[in-house]
Amino acid sequence: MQAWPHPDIPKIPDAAPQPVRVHDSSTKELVTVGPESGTARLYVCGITPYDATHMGHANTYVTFDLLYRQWLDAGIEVNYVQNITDIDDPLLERANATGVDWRELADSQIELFRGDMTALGVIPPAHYIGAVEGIPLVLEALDQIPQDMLYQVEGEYRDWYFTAPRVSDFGDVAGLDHDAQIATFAERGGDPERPGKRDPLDTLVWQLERPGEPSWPGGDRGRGRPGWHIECTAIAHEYLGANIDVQGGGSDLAFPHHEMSAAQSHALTGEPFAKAYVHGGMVGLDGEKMSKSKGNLVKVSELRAEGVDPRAVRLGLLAHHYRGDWSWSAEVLAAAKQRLSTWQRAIMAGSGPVGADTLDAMRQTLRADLDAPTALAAVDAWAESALAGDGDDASAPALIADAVHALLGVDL
Ligand SMILES: Nc1ncnc2c1ncn2[C@@H]1O[C@H](COS(=O)(=O)NC(=O)[C@@H](N)CS)[C@@H](O)[C@H]1O
Ligand SMILES: [Zn+2]
Repeated sequence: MQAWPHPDIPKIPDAAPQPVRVHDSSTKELVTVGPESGTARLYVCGITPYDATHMGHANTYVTFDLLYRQWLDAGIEVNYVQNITDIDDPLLERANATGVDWRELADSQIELFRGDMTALGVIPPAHYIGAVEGIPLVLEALDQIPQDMLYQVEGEYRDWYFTAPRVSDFGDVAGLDHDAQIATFAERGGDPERPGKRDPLDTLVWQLERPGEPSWPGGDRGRGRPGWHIECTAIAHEYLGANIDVQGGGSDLAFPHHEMSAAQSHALTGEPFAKAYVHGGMVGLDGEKMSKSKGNLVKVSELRAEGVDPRAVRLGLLAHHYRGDWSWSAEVLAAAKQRLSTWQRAIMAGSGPVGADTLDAMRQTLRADLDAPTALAAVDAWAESALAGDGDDASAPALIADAVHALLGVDL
């Protein structure tokens, strides 16, 4: 699947060596992510293509764009892979509910998503892989997983399951206790109650064909379609291998999705799936989680259609620490517009405080768990001084503009 255009990233003076550190959900600690040098391997779960691109989606992809940019600034290349869940129950349900062909719904939403990611200055993945195009990878992965960890349930539809709880480090990603695992699994697309399962937490990997639903040849597994978690396991395995640097997503993916994907990957390769699991907080609207089911979505494309500068949208997102839960609001947008115009005026000033000091401050904070709000405050301080005529570093305005562009993804 085609991704979207790569934004320009200006060259800024080399950084002093400083590790890029983020919070790992599994150890619940700040960890250094990425190799000393060379290429970091990053897998960020993509959208299920409907209701794209709401502010929750945007928050997540801008978060991992920040991580990408800090790695680049540290001289580390990134092999970035993202999937699209372009076949799954929620997509079929929405297509049926709106009387739209599920493929047309997916295609139109993916196109919208590409435009929004481009407008937000998000660096595209090197591999952008749909679940449908990934079906051969899913079938291959199922053939490589130890076959005693797969079984068919009895009954009318003998769907295939994976014995996730049998994997030694199952549970280490999200750290939930058993009751919480069962409850969360049921809440987020799992089927702990299904009769015939050996363990309530075994997870569906291949669903046999249902009347009126799309299906694909499954070899000796029978015609059907892939389960949700196995698509990410198979795509990440194909393009990144095991022991990747970061598996990313919003916090609602930690369990069951990232837990199950990691268990499947561990069974497939015999190695842990990722060195770190990084999760962004949930974005709501006026205190409610922004979600398709609640229908309280603010979409990037709608704001853009109203003439909102996407750079203000991005600054609105960056004003909140990526790990916090927060709500989008008109005030968030107004403050971001104000900040954008202040920064644009400030870099037009003839000079300002020493640019290198602000650049260092930005690097320090962004490499310390992607602390964008503190980085924004450093630029605010520089801008205020520059607009007050303080400081006589004539090269500062251009340096600050380039630093904001390279490290924050905002091209002033
Ligand atoms: N309200 C929200 N706030 C923050 N992130 C969100 C919100 N809603 C969804 N996301 C994140 O946006 C990304 C895409 O979500 S999604 O469209 O539901 N799709 C999926 O979760 C799957 N296709 C992942 S393989 C996920 O990382 C999810 O955690
Ligand atoms: Zn995923």
